[in-house]
This record gives sequence, C-alpha cells and structure tokens, in this order.
Amino acid sequence: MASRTFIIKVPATSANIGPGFDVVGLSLSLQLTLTVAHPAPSDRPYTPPVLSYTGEGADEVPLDAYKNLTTRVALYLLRCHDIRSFPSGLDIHVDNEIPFGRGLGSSGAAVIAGVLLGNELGGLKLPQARLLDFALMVERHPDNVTAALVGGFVGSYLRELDDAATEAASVPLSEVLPEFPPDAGEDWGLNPPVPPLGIGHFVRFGWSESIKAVAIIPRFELSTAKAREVLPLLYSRKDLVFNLQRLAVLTTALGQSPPDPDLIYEAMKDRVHQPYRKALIPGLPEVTSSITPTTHPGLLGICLSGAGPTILALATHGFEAIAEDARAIFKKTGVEIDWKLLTVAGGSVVRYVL
Ligand SMILES: Nc1ncnc2c1ncn2[C@@H]1O[C@H](COP(=O)(O)OP(=O)(O)O)[C@@H](O)[C@H]1O
Ligand SMILES: N[C@@H](CCOP(=O)(O)O)C(=O)O
Repeated sequence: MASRTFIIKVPATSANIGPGFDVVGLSLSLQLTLTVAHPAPSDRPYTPPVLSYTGEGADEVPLDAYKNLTTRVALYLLRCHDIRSFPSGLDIHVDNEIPFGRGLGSSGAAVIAGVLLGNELGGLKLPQARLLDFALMVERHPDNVTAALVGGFVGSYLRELDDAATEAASVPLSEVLPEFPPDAGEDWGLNPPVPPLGIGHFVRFGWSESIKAVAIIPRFELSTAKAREVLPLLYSRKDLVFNLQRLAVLTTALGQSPPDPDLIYEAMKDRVHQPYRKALIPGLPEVTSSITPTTHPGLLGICLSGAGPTILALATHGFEAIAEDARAIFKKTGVEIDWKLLTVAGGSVVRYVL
C-alpha cells in the first residue's frame, strides 16, 4: 500500500433549536478539519501518531493520541474491528473553527471526525448508519452527531433496544474509550463493546435558503455535562405538550419560503431545557424575550444553541442589529460576546489529496 494523505471536514452544529431537545440539529458553516498523512507500511520501528493542532481549543486540547477525543474514538473503531493500534508513523494536523464548550457541537464534531478517521485508517468502508452507531456509543444524544455526519436540518431518534443491546450500549465511556495504551505485551482488558446495529435513525427536514444563523457566543465555556445536570428527570404534561406542539410546527415552518416570523418565533420557544439553564447563562431570558420579530425586523426566532451558552438567532436580514443588541444585554450582566453570521452547511466529507 502506498502512502496516502486525506482530509476530513466536519461541521459545527446547533442542537435543539428551541423545543427539539435531544432531537433536532442543524449543521453550521464552521469546520473541524483533519489533514492526515498515512505513510506506507515499512520495516522501520513503530512510531505513535504525531498530532498538531491550530485554531479553537489549541491551548487546551491534548496532543497525545491516547488522550485526544478524536483519536481515541478512531482507536475505538479500529479495536472493534480487531485492529489493536494506530498505524505506524501517522501524522495528523487538526485545524478547528468550532469553539469549545459553547453549544456549537465541538465534541460532536470531534467524535464524528474520530469515527471517520478510524473508518479510513482501518479501510473499514462502514456505511453511514454504522458510523452513526459508533458515534452514539460515545456521544449519547443523537442531535449533534447526526447533523454533523449527514448535514442540514435533521431530526433523529434512538431505537429502543432489547435488553442485551441496552446492556451493550450502556457501557461506561471509560470502557469504550480507555485513555492509556497498554504496556508492552499487555492487553487492553475486556474487548471493546461493539455497538448494537441501527441505534440511530434520522430524517432531513427542508430548510429555506433565505434563513441564516446569527451565533451570539459568550466568552465563557459551559460544559454540556454540567448543563445537563441541572435538568429535571420528570416534566409536566403541560410542558411536554407545549414543546411537542411547537416542534411539530417548527420542522416544517423553517422549510417554507418565505419563512413566517410570527409562526417561527413562537415555535422556537421551549419549556424543557432553557428555563433550567438560565441560572448558568446570565442574560439568557432577557435576550430571548426582548429580541423579537417586532423589535428586530428580519428575526424569525431565537433560542439557546445546544446546551449553551451560545444563543442562536435565525433571521433573513437585520443580523447586525440582532447581534449588537444581544451584546448590549449581555454586557449589563458582565458577559462579553463575539458573534458570527453562519449558513447551514453540508455534512462531513472525506477527500483524498494524494
Ligand atoms: N477538536 C477537538 N479535539 C479534541 N477534543 C475536543 C475537540 N472539540 C471538543 N473537544 C472536547 O469536548 C469538550 C467540549 O465538549 P462539550 O462540553 O460537549 O461542549 P460543546 O458544546 O462544544 O460540544 C472540550 O472541552 C474538549 O474536551
Ligand atoms: N441536546 C443536547 C445538545 C448539546 O449540544 P452541545 O453543542 O452543547 O454539546 C443538550 O441540550 O444537552
């Protein structure tokens, strides 16, 4: 086999879009890019992967392939296919535009990049549905990873698994993704848990070309795990019906041309996650309630992006006024923001350059 160089590109995502908690995701035009040089096999001694990293998160991301999320996921895929280590002499450069811990799917993108990396390194040729199964063993909510893999505005659900498959899918993450290489001659311990078949299923909704996304990004990180801890385990029927009614309307309304601001603004309201997360994001209720289609022509709807703290405003025009007024509201609570005008992106791609 000759040496090869390939590029993996994975988009950022915004999950939930208001009422679709753990269900809907939207791929956005910020990219995680891996450039992978895979040398031809040789008789030289084994060398572990060399990782380099530029862009968002460069000062905090581990460059050890056994600690980095993307390469650990790739190794998980390889091990599930009886390939026990990375190929020798691998060189991986990562360039990342997706800020960490802001609700723009950085971890989902890293997981999808890992799944695609493992698939290429092992020559596994797994179909998209199987790649999604592996991603769902690591990131347990399907909204980000599905949108990052397939692209667009997507809704997904997890199949109800039988008892054996539930057990296989409930293995602790530390077991799926062990951090350290075994000592020479030692095994990893248990075989890695192979995902049950067909865990995740999705459908792509229509998306009106005129709709753009203003990402209002506070300058602080909020881990998704922390923002999930504040959510209740049980909800009232009233709140559940409130969200279901809006989600059913929203998934079609965002595909209509021209989009209807009155319909969409109300349809992007939520009672399942945002009310509980406001304590973690000073300014959230003020921004979502005071920026409306009446005060800001062009605005369609506004919500928390994923687990936050980013706020996502969907709009056809008037982007700067929306972002600058959100900036002023956040500033009163002592929070500085950056903002970006984003479009809806395609899904992940793998391209060979040599
Ligand atoms: N490109 C990447 N490579 C390695 N790890 C990453 C990458 N992107 C994100 N991560 C990991 O995921 C964490 C953020 O995940 P999370 O709390 O779910 O927030 P987000 O909303 O950005 O997905 C980071 O702190 C980092 O540990
Ligand atoms: N549905 C999840 C989505 C988390 O998205 P992220 O981009 O913040 O990781 C949630 O709301 O917890």
